[in-house]
Amino acid sequence: MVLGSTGTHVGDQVTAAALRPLTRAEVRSIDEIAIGEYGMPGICLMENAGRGAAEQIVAHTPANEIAILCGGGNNGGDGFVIARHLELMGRRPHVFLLADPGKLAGDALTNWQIAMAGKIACEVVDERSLPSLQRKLADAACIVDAMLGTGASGDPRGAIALAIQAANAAKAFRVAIDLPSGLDCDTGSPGNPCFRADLTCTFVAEKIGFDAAGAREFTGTIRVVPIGAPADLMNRYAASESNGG
Ligand SMILES: NC(=O)C1=CN([C@@H]2O[C@H](COP(=O)(O)OP(=O)(O)OC[C@H]3O[C@@H](n4cnc5c(N)ncnc54)[C@H](O)[C@@H]3O)[C@@H](O)[C@H]2O)[C@@H](O)CC1
Ligand SMILES: [K+]
Repeated sequence: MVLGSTGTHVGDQVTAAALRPLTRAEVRSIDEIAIGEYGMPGICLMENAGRGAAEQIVAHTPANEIAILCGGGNNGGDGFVIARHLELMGRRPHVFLLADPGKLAGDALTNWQIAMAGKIACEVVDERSLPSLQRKLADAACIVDAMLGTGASGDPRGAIALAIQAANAAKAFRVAIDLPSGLDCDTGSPGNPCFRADLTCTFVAEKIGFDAAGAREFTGTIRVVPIGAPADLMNRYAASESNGG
């Protein structure tokens, strides 16, 4: 049964297009079930997520130079995949890692290592290089927020908070990956600070908080990007009511 469709979906997964907005817990459990029950390697999900988001970025902006702000979790891992695909699509991505590369793990670490081996322009931002990042973002044509996704808690902290402020002050076309960093995806409440996107490429389904009053000021246009989870799994959610998070 189709419970909700905004007409903003992409991809050829019929059931993904029919999915109602999901809570943070639901969308995270789809990732976990795809990996645990269906045997999909998490890195396949990340590859689909990153490539789909790169396709959306290219469809929405002609910008050539694209700054990709990456955090230390899997949202950052998506950012490394996006950079690789943007380069293949003829754009010039530049990754700024706002975390200690020594603390990357799992699929994010693998994709960071692939980016390094592939000589994608990447730099690690620390306190000393933050002013230089702020200057570079002021000149960027497109800024991608792959800092915080569904694993974030509380207001953005440290270098990520400063990068969000610098990105919001820039004239660039801004793209959020999965959700704008700082936005609570269940309530739609913006944290302090909160990335202000022109486009949000969100994975699997819209997040329930995107419908809250004022949330669209931070998400901008929303595009749902499938991550390749089996239709059988998606159907279980399409036919169920929200579990309330
Ligand atoms: N296999 C999967 O589970 C998939 C996950 N995907 C991506 O992974 C994301 C979730 O990844 P994670 O669970 O690793 O979590 P996130 O990457 O959303 O956040 C965790 C990272 O942020 C830091 N952090 C948390 N709260 C913070 C705050 N308030 N200020 C500053 N830093 C903070 C943590 O120390 C950690 O480094 C999704 O939103 C999606 O983008 C996609 O790649 C699709 C597949
Ligand atoms: K994000």
